[in-house]
Amino acid sequence: MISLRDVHKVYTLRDGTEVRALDGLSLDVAPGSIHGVVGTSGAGKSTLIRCLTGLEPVTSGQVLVSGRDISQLSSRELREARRQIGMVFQHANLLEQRTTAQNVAYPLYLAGVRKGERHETVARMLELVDLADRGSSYPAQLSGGQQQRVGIARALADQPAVLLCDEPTSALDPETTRSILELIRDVRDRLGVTVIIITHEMSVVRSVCDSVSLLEAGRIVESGPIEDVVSTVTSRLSRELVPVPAVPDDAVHPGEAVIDVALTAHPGQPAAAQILALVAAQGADVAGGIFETLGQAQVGRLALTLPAERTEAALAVLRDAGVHAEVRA
Ligand SMILES: Nc1ncnc2c1ncn2[C@@H]1O[C@H](COP(=O)(O)OP(=O)(O)OP(=O)(O)O)[C@@H](O)[C@H]1O
Repeated sequence: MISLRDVHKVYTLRDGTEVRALDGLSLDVAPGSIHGVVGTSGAGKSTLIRCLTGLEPVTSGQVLVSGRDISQLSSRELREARRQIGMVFQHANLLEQRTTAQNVAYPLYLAGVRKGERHETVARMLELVDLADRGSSYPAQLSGGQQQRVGIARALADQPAVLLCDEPTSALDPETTRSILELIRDVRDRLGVTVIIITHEMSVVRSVCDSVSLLEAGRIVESGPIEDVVSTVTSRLSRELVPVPAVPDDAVHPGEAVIDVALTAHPGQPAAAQILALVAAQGADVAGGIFETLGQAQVGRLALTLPAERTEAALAVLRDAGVHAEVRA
C-alpha cells in the first residue's frame, strides 16, 4: 500500500549547506494496518509526511502510494493522487465560520462532488465519528476531542486509501486521547484504510499500532510488527515500548544483585506463571515488574533481586527456560 524506497531529501540552505532530512529511508506499510513512526525532534518525521503527500518533492528514491510513484506525477496527477491520502493533524484546524457538516463537506466540494452525494457522505462520516447530531454546530461549540473527530471525518470524506495522522493526540488529555485512538482503530476496521501515525508518544504506539518504525537522522533504524519489536528485548523500540521497571536503591540490600528478565509469549501459554514459579524457586524477590499484552504477544519485564553469589545459577535457569535475563549494570 505504502512503500518508500531509498528516499533521500536534501534541503539546501541559503549559505549552500546541505541538510539531509531523509537519508536513504525505506519503509513498507501493509494495507489496512496501523503503522507508527516515532523519532526525536529533527529526525525527519515532518519531512516524511510532506514527501508522502507529495507536498515536498524527494531528491531521489520512490514514494509509492497504492502502487503509484507520487514523486513522478505531473501536478494534475498529483492532485488526483492526493485524494488517496487523508490527513489528520495535531489541531483539527476547522473553518470557524462553517458548521461541522460544512467542514466535512469542504474537501468533497473542492473535489467537485455533487451536492446530493456530499450530503449523504457527510451524514455517513458524522455517524462514523459519533457526531451525527452535531452537524449544525460550529467548531467553537465543540470540545477539542470533538473537533478532532470532525477533522477525522473530513480527512475520510473523500474515501482515501491512506490516513496520515501527524501527532493526532498530542494536544489532547489522556481520556480524549484514548477515545480518538479507539476511533482511528474503528475507522481502520470498518473502512480498511491504511493508517500512518507520526507520534512522539510511545503510549500511542502501544495502544493502537500494529507495527512501528524508529526514525533517526532521516533513516529507519528499527522497524517491525509490535510483537516482533518487543520480542527483540535489546532493541531501542522494545526498551521504550516496555521499559524495564525502576528499582529504588533501598530495595537492593547489601550483597544483592538485580537481574532484569524479559519474556514474550503468545496468549494461551502460561509463560508468566511459569517464570514466577522459576523466580520463586531461585529464592529471588520481585522488586518491580509489568505483564501486558501488546499486539499478539504477552510481554513481561521483571526486576529481580537476589544474593549476588546466586546470580550465575539463576541466569542459567532462566535462560534455559527461554527468557532473556541479564544482570543490571
Ligand atoms: N524547509 C526546510 N529547509 C531546511 N531544512 C529543513 C527544512 N525542513 C526541515 N529541515 C531540516 O530537516 C531535518 C528534519 O526536520 P523535520 O522537521 O522533518 O524533523 P521532525 O522529526 O519532524 O522534527 P520535529 O519533531 O521537531 O517536528 C532537520 O534538521 C530540519 O532542520
